Amino acid sequence: MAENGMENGEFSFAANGSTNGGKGRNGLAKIQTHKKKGDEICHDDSAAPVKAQTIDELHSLQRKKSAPTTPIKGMQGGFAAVSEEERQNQQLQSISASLASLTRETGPKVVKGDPARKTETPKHVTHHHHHHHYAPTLSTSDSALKFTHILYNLSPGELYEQAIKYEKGSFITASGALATLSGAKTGRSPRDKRVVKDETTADELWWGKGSPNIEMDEHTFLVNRERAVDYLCSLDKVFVNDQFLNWDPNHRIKVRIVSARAYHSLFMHNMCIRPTPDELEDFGTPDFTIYNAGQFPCNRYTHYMTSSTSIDLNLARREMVILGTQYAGEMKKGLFSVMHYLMPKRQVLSLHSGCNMGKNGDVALFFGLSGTGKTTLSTDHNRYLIGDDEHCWSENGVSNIEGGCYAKCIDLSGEKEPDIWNAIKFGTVLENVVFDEHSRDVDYSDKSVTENTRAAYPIEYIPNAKIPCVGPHPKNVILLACDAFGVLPPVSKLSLAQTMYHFISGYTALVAGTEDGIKEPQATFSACFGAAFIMLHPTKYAAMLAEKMRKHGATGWLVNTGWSGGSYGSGNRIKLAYTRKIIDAIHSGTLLEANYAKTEVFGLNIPTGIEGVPSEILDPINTWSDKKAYKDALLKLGGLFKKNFEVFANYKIGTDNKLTEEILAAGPNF
Ligand SMILES: Nc1ncnc2c1ncn2[C@@H]1O[C@H](COP(=O)(O)OP(=O)(O)O)[C@@H](O)[C@H]1O
Ligand SMILES: C=C(OP(=O)(O)O)C(=O)O
Ligand SMILES: [Ca+2]
Ligand SMILES: [Mn+2]
Repeated sequence: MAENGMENGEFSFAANGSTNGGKGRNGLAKIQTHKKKGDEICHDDSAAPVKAQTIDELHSLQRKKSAPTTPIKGMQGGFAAVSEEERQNQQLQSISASLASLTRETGPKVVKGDPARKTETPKHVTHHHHHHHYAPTLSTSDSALKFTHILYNLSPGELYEQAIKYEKGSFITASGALATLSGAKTGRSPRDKRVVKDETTADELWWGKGSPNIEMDEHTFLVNRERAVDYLCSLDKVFVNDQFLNWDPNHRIKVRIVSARAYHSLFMHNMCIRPTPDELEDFGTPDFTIYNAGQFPCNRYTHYMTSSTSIDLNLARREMVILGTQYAGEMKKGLFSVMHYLMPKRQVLSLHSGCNMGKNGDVALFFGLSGTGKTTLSTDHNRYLIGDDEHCWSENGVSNIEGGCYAKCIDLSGEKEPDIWNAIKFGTVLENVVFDEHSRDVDYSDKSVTENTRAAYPIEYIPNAKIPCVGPHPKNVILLACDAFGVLPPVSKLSLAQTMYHFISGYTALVAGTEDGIKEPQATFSACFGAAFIMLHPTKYAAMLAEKMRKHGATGWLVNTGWSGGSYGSGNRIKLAYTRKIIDAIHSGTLLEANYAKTEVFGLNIPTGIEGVPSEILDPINTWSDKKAYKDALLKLGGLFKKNFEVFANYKIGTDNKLTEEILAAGPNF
């Protein structure tokens, strides 16, 4: 760790992109697109672009003038190779290629700027720089005459104006956030996710029972892609965001998000890493592109479709298509799936976890399914926030994948969660909340639209965010479970084998709303605390985690942020203030030194006392008035764990069978 100097929370990775010979300027090896010989279908921004000579001719009648939305760097030093106009043209060509039909000879032409901003037609631009080396061909199909205005990397202010002018349900709240509605879907639709199964992915990915990867073929993907692109091209404008994922400069990827709503563009502006003007200028071809045509349904008669919603991932093409859902979380978690594929290939572990760092550089990871407390507990006024949801653990330490946070807002209060409360200001997207018509004060207790109300804000809206969002190797690995049975202890210290057992199990009681269709909490097992997003078999991630935890001496903890004093319905959720005290004791190291007792059935080591927490709640049996009911619930949950783990019993984890056997023995015993 010597080269990763760390003073006063100023930890950063050294960028050594130069060691990645041949992997492109951002160090990422291109994903192989298995292009078949003689295949007419080609999508490569670096290939023959749209016929630029005809663009200006075609557009001279309709092109609307607008101020540049991206600060343009002028000629500098002796290196400036392209003029501003040329650079803008190249950018438009790249986007044009993204939006091109794959089956017609020409795609739509794109023009920069808001079509509604009707100003004089700019004077005809003559081509002084004959930098196009291809021969212009005549475009004859109708689609060649189509054009779409591109609203490229707009600022929050511009996106506010777009949303308020054109999208019903967009309002400015009293604190300055942009309130939006996500439409019929207010949570993710994991059953509508499809992944293209081709020769490569058939071998590489996790398929079958328990896997989130429901297959589709390449052709069906292209049918949906065409539908999405045609929809987007039928609009008079689309939003394009060019941004980054992963704060580790060696493993950063470039993403392009094409969407129809200002809401989606602002959401991704907040959630992905925002490029500087210089970085944007050199952006080039994205590594991955999302086509979000969420307002438009998929065709239910298309093969593999089981509803009018479809979220389709094609790793070979480096593309994702979204049809039939406007829930913005699909984009962020869709890209997370992509990272779960790309990163392990480079020996980097991708994690569905929050992450923060103490003043002394001690890093903690917070794993857990939706609603278990990753965002709430990683946002801690006494610690540096590295990120709330998606991270990578590489040889250098941890890095956030994202540039923003996505907090649940239900019952949010300024007293209990001041940092999140204060982050809900100008620039923040507030999804599906209810507010006073006149005062615009948000009622965070109102579930009329959904229980899954959300706020998406840039990470720097949290005052003690750690920028750049990277840190040293974790010291504590905290597994969060929201146990609706009320039988898991508020905190247990785990052995490495127990950590792996609970990591692979990924237990929680799913809190209503985040996944579409879930209304009541129910016990759920989701491998690696994120089965909806992992692409490889869970044991691959588990082996990597075990190896890293062992190598760096991290301690595992299981924290129940769910029920105490009875199951859901009779007990109550453990007070956030108590959970925070528990987490404080983990961070400070005092809990590591505490006295422990072992529980029956799960064999968990529970501390006998923690400062600021009533001792009697530490062993859940004390909080239940009906001891028989407690034992029944405990055995019931233990049984569910056992049943869930059966499928993993046959898998080898790591290089030998030793770890596998230890892990199997670390589960409930009765
Ligand atoms: N004891 C507790 N620990 C953590 N969160 C709690 C607790 N009690 C209630 N909550 C609430 O549960 C929710 C946790 O959600 P969140 O932090 O967004 O989870 P995640 O980021 O893992 O999806 C928040 O609304 C939080 O206020
Ligand atoms: C965005 C999500 O993340 P989380 O609920 O884990 O914060 C989600 O699951 O839709
Ligand atoms: Ca592309
Ligand atoms: Mn979260």
